[in-house]
Amino acid sequence: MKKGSKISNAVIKRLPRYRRYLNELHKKGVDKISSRELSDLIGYTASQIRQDLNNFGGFGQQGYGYNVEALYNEISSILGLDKEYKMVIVGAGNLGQAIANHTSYYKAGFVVYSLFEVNPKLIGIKINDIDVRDCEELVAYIEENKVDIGIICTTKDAAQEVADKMAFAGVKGIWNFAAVDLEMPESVAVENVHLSDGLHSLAYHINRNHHERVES
Ligand SMILES: NC(=O)c1ccc[n+]([C@@H]2O[C@H](COP(=O)([O-])OP(=O)(O)OC[C@H]3O[C@@H](n4cnc5c(N)ncnc54)[C@H](O)[C@@H]3O)[C@@H](O)[C@H]2O)c1
Repeated sequence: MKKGSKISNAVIKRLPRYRRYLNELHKKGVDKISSRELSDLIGYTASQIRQDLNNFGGFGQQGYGYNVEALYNEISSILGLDKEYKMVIVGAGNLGQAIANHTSYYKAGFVVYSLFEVNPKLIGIKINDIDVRDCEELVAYIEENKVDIGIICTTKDAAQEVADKMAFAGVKGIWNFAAVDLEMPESVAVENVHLSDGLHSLAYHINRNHHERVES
């Protein structure tokens, strides 16, 4: 990628999908692929793919296509997936525990160092061998361990206060699962997750197919 150039957020959002498909192709021993072949696999148009991947320069060649491994490595590096990230989870209820138990993040370099709670019944237990600590210790723990990412799995009403503590202590990013719009300084990146968004667009597609069948 050219130094200093900024990639749009819409392109960034598509990069993990490109990376996933390129990884599968690499595992199957595929060395090169054209934008048309990628389009058949991924579902974006060939011109969209060419436009997106032009951001990274040098990987697509006329009549050759894309070098699968080089493009995979470049996208990984742009996404910052060639490093390790220290994470903490605040809120060790259903969701916090599910995330702590989900081991594939670890393989990808996202390591959960600790969970934090206010519920005395949960403080002191281990989830997937990771300690659940008292939330009172959150700020000191983040500072001491130079934690990069805070994951918010608390109830909605506690989320902003927890996010403020995380930001004060120096996290670079927050992965927020609570249904609240966090107010954060620009120095802290926030990614909100709403699982129901996927379900709602699924409902749309089910109904659209149904309407199309009825009309035809
Ligand atoms: N984004 C999504 O797609 C999605 C999906 C499911 C749940 N959620 C949300 O995620 C959150 C967690 O869901 P859940 O099912 O795990 O709930 P849960 O009630 O099982 O767990 C929440 C935990 O947060 C703890 N907590 C509350 N305030 C705290 C604080 N200040 N510091 C530390 N811990 C605190 C509680 O003691 C509890 O253990 C909720 O806000 C829920 O609405 C989001």
